[in-house]
Amino acid sequence: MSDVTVKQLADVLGITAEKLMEQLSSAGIPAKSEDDTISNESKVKLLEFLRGSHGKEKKSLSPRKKVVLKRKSKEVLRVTSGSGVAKTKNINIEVKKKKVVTGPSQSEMAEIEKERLEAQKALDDRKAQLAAEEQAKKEAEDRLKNQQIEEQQKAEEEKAKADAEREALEKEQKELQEQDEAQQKLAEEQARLEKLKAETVSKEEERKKRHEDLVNQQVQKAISERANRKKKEQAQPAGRGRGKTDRDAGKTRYGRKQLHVQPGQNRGDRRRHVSSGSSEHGFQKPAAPVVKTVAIPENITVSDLAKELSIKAADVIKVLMNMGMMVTINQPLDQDTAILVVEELGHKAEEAVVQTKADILKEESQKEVDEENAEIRPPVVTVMGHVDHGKTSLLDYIRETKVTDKEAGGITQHIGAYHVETEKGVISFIDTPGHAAFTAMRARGAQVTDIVILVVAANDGVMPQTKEGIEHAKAAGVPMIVAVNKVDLQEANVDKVKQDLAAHEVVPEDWGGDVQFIEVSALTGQGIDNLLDAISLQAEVMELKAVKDSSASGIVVESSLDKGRGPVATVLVKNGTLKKGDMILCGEQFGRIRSLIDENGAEIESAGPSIPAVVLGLSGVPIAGDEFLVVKNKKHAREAAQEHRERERETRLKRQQAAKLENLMSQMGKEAKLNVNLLVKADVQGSVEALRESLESISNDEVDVKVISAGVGGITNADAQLAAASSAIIIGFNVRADKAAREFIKESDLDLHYFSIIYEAIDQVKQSVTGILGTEVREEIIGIADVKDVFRSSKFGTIAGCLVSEGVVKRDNPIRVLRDNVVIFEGELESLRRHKDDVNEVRSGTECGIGVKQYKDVQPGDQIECFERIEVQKTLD
Ligand SMILES: Nc1nc2c(ncn2[C@@H]2O[C@H](COP(=O)(O)OP(=O)(O)OP(=O)(O)O)[C@@H](O)[C@H]2O)c(=O)[nH]1
Repeated sequence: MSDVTVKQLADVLGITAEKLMEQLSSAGIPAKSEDDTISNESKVKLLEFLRGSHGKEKKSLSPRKKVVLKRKSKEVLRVTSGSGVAKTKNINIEVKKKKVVTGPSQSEMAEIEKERLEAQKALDDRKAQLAAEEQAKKEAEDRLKNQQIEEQQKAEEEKAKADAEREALEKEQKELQEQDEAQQKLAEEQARLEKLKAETVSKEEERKKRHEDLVNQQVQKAISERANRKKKEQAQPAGRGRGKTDRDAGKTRYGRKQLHVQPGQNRGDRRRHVSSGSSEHGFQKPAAPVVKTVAIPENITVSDLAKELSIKAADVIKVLMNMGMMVTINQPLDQDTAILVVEELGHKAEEAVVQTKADILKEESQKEVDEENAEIRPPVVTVMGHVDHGKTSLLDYIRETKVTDKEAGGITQHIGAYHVETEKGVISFIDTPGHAAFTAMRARGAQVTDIVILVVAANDGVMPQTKEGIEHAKAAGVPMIVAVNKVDLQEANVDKVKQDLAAHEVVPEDWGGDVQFIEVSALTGQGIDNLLDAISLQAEVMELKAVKDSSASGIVVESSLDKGRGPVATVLVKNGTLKKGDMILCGEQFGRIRSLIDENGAEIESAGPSIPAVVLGLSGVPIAGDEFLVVKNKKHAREAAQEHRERERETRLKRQQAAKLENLMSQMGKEAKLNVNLLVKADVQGSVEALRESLESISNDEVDVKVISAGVGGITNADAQLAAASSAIIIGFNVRADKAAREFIKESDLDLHYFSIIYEAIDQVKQSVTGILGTEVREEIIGIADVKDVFRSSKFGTIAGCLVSEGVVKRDNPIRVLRDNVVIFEGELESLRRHKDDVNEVRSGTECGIGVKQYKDVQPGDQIECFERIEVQKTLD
């Protein structure tokens, strides 16, 4: 066994090092510190001592096993002899020393060995323990290290995140700054435009005044000329026949006055002197080209169009050729092309209102209606509001408690509408709450609702769909009544609802507004009667009337295909009385009413104005929002239904196209003022307001830009539906359309634009609107030639010998012939010559010969004005 330190031995023995040192010193083994080494002998000695001290039999360790140690030493002893002669002798002495050492006995040795082995084992265990501790320590260190690394990484990531956030914030601030700058730029631009506008207005006024002065001068001149002429006529000898006098005065044999031609100078009188030198002529008014207004049907042939315009078909063909179209005289032109041709020829075109077969039938049935007999009819009410605010509960409560005529045990049916009878009169409710049904009908041009009930939960206040409801009602121009619902709840806060709604321009009557706010609970029924009273009151104010005793017309509210009953349609009668057995035309469908059913499932014989009823017997399922009409003749109904089917498809496409920003251009000219509806959604309220203000300020005399709805958040399906119903363009500012909205937009082919910079959004709308304004043609006089003499030649016809007094006269430009500053002819040049050469232009101060196309009556003293037509883009200022 190797030597161990005091500490190690103490650990093996399981005692403290101090205790062991005490024992060692008691055993006489020197040990000063824990690190002193203890030899094997010392351990044995300690063992013996301990045994002794613990009263065990002292086993002597010596002599136990005798070990004899012998050491031999040799010495030489020198001895001197005594006989006269010295004689020395060396004697070798060998000294043998013997030492006996005793060792432990066999058993003791075995015991010692055993103890040694135990100690060794304990030591090994201790070593293993130490190694394990060391390993654990190492692992702990590793863990700590990893933890530190992780923390460091985390800190770095957080730093990177913070950096990114800071950058994003900076970017946002920069964008905001840019927006501010853009707004400022816009404001400056608007101020500049305002200034320009003011200047233009004053210039225009000045121009008008000048023009008026000129006209006055001309009128004065004409008056004095007429007076002179009269004087002359009176001075002429009497005796001439009246007819002769008329002829001389330039009248035709039919008594009409020949335009712009002086007596004796019409073509028939060519024999007479050509250059009388007199400036007198027979017109009193400027002869401007006659502008006709022509109604263009969907299709028109070239020859018919020419007839409408009273011109030759060849002239129409020529215009079309200039437009790049080669057509024949009998070729039909579509409406748009025909309108272009008409405008190109300087006339005005209108789309002819096409009467459909259904229109004719409607007109016929309306002829029978005597408006004088109109009676008060019940109001039709639609309920709108945010999700879970209690629309369905309200409708259910009213239906379950108020629907009368319920047969015993009868079950009210959901047929899309129902009516209730109150003390103040009947009210009809559209039983499909929400915006979808409302907008679907509006999109089809059917306005069935008279009053909108806006349900707002008193514990929740104004929510996104509440705002939508307001917008829908406003866009449709339908009055609203606010039902503040859930007032039974403790947390109900009616004032907050009022405040919120007032902020959206829905101001309660008790706050000086015009909207009735009724507190209700669809759960307990509290206030429901008040609500019904409010509806009746509103209806009374609106004076809703209809003629009861006439054939019925109305709207389809809901429709479906029933396995057993076939097509089922819930209709709401608007006018007249619908009867069982009536033949009705309903959009693309028609049929005789086989059965008429009310909301209680009971068969009825008839339904009057504002009363809903289920109709069975139609040829197919009509669309909600379709108008229905009672017709007398089945054949007519079938034909009208067929025509409707074809037209419906076209109309749908047209309406979708019309709402596109790029297509707005084509709407121009068809309406007195173009309406551009926009639906704006943005990421923050600030942008919403900025966009709304800036976009609406684009409006001018010709274009009305209206933001029909604006709000914060993504573009929803409801937004898209509202846009479709109002033909609005959707503007998304830093927001996107959700999936349902995207699908609807795609399906309905709506116009959607995304922007992230306000200025760009404004700019694009502005550009489109400016584009819509189109161009205007301005005329510029480029030269004036004074007619000095007139020659007639068989080869060249009538040639005016002229001196160009101003500018330049060009061969290919249009001209006007002026006599005493009055236009007497507008046309083209036939020829322009200098001496004997044909030339393209003649400048001021130069003489030339001018032949005017199709006009032979040019006279000396006339002026030939050469002008240019320039197309100028109209701008918003
Ligand atoms: N306390 C209380 N709860 C009501 C009242 N009206 C409706 N509720 C509850 O409000 C929840 C929503 O009501 P609905 O009628 O389904 O609301 P909604 O507006 O039709 O909801 P959607 O159909 O999802 O648009 C239901 O749990 C009703 O029981 C009311 O006046 N008072």
